[in-house]
Amino acid sequence: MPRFAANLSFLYPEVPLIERIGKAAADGFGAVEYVSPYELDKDVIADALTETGVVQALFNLPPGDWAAGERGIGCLPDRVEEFRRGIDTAIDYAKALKCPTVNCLAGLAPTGADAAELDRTLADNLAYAAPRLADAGIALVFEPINRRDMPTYHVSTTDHAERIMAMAGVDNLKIQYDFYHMQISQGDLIPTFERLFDRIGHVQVADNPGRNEPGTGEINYGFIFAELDRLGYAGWVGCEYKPKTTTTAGLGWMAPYLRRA
Ligand SMILES: O=C(O)C(O)C(=O)CO
Ligand SMILES: [Mg+2]
Repeated sequence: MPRFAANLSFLYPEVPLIERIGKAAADGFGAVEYVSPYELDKDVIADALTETGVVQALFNLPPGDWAAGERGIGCLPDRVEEFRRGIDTAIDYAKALKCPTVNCLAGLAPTGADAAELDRTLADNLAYAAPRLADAGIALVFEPINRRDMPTYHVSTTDHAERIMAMAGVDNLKIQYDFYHMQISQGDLIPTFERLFDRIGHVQVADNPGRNEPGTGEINYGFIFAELDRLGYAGWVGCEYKPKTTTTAGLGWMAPYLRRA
């Protein structure tokens, strides 16, 4: 049975991030995830998790200046020192929040950048991060993101992610498989998921077009959730979608899974 985590960077946008944790718990989510916890005091988040009884499933490594449009710094050659400092920060937060997995955003390719140098930087950064996170008991994933939403995002396909993993050559490095991005970037959702099953460390969902709730678009999530069960996916399924109306009103798609849980 899929276990759903509320992605609080997308869900419950009407209240501040810290209050979204209680809303997710009230709606039946067992876990939460979000882009970045670093703007909040980690002890305040930890208290909210304890009070509401949900667990932290995932957050990203420090992603650079999000408000200024940055979407990660993993591939940026002039940001390696910052990336490495960010690993310590992420470990600090992950320990406080008992978060089992962190996601590395590769970032947007600068105009005119040498793609091979960006690959090398990303692979080196992941090779630096993976063992340090492993020592702290934290799994590392990185996520291909479609280039319709983020036109210059450096890694947009699983083929590219596999090449980066081969270059990094480390354990404790897996792919975050976001079905929405994968539908736009390459399709063939379940055959690819099945082929890469042992190399996938986290899953996220939204429908296409629109990036709204499962069931609002072309992706057959009933089939996908059944396949996750058949294949034995035991991790969290991050609900990273834009609610069509309100989050709570749009949760009908999840009801059958809650009832049978
Ligand atoms: O799919 C996404 O957008 C993400 O999972 C994310 O963390 C950053 O944009
Ligand atoms: Mg995602």
